[in-house]
Amino acid sequence: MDVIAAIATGSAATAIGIVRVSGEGCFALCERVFRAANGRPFAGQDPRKMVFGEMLDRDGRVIDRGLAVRLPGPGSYTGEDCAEFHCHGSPVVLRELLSALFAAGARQAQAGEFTKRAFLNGRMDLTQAEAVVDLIDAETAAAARNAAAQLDGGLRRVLEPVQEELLEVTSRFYAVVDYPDEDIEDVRPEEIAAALRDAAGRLDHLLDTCRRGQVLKSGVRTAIVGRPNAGKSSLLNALAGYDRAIVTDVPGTTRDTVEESVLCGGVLLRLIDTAGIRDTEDVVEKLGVERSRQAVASAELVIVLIDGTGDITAEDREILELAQTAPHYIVADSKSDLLPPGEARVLSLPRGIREPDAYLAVSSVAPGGLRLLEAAVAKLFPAGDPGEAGSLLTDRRQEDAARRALEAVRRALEGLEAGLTPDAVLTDAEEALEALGELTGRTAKEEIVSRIFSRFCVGK
Ligand SMILES: Nc1nc2c(c(=O)[nH]1)N(C=O)[C@@H](CNc1ccc(C(=O)N[C@@H](CCC(=O)O)C(=O)O)cc1)CN2
Ligand SMILES: Nc1nc2c(ncn2[C@@H]2O[C@H](COP(=O)(O)OP(=O)(O)OP(=O)(O)O)[C@@H](O)[C@H]2O)c(=O)[nH]1
Ligand SMILES: [Mg+2]
Repeated sequence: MDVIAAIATGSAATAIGIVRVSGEGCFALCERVFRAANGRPFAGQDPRKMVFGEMLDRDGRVIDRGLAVRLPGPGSYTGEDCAEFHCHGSPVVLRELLSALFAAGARQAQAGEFTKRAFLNGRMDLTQAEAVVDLIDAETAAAARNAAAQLDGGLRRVLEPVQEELLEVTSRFYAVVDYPDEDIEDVRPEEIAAALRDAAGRLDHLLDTCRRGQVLKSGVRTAIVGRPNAGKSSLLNALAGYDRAIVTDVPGTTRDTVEESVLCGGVLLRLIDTAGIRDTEDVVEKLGVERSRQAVASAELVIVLIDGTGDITAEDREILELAQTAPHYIVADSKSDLLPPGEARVLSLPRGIREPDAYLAVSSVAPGGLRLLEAAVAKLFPAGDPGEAGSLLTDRRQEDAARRALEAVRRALEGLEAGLTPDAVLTDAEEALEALGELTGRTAKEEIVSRIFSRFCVGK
């Protein structure tokens, strides 16, 4: 493939910046932009060993002194011949070096193209390539750990046995259907059914991880709602650890929604602080209240704050009615530091309203005032077994493909049990393989064919 080049590091001035190159013949290009201090040509540098030298611009003038490394394929990231230049991290220097590489015959790499080549060259499957993006975008240490384990093949290792079983099933059926005259061992329905059942079980187990995977990667969309002055913005600030939103003792301070991602009980919450909900004639506040309602409609978790220093009012009850429409809701009495300890309020819910997932007290100012909330959130979105890292489904595309695979396996199984002909069962098993292929990028067709022929006698 042609030679691609790109700045691999950020766009701001940094201590060190890296330009990377990949593709057949890239060492000859590097020769034109780098003069090693050891006097050896680039192609003659030791593999994977940093060498000091001068970086040259397109007119051969020195623009930096730094380190370069030659990374011969196939044992490189992309599987091709690669090289890296570690310069001083000035955006100008990096761009000059890049354009020198373009002048020497490289072209700008597209987004993700290095990793795409790694995939195309069989260095990783699609689940691993996606893990690279997840790792770079990870917002929490737990999400990074999961992505790192997926990059190490965690998800691939879960899917491989399922693919193996389905390949075995389909190739057997094919052999029998397409080559009836060959002396091939017959399809044994009980064996096939056992394999399909096992595949279904594994996929089922995998699909159980979707919710945890999505919480881990994308977090939980959470709206904080309540009457004006209940302490919503204070709670957002306390969870964020800095003064994100304006707090005053004037009811109606927050007019628009304010968003911030926070860690609460080890769970990434995408918090939306909202305008206090009340009947108002103020035009701006009215619009804000409308947005609060929208935030509830789009939230997975709603935290209803009730001012702990006052009684529960009719307005609070209306807000509870709204909140219970969300998949999860927690009710919290605020400002618990202002109350005498020990006297827990009993929440009397309006008729017909679902029990909240938790009812507790919070203080946004007292040390440890959020402990109960953190515990409730952690319980609502359990982290799962640490050994599970890397083998969770973390996005909708993956989930959708795994679900289609499972449905097809189930259909195959039903067909088999109903005594359908092999070719009917085959269609479903192949569909399952295809769906798994979308997940891993492994195309089944060729593998099926080679397996069919491996059943033939040697010399045939
Ligand atoms: N400077 C630099 N840092 C980087 C990368 C890079 O390309 N350059 N990476 C990329 O974005 C990531 C690391 N990924 C890599 C994965 C495999 C190989 C590699 O050469 N693998 C060989 C040899 C492994 C070994 O010695 O055991 C192989 O698997 O055959 C290199 C980088 C993160 N850090
Ligand atoms: N002592 C104490 N005061 C609090 C606590 N939480 C909020 N307050 C006070 O209550 C008042 C209102 O707090 P905000 O966080 O602005 O309330 P809000 O719900 O965002 O109000 P609106 O934006 O007007 O809807 C402020 O004076 C806060 O300092 C708390 O946990 N303890
Ligand atoms: Mg507010």
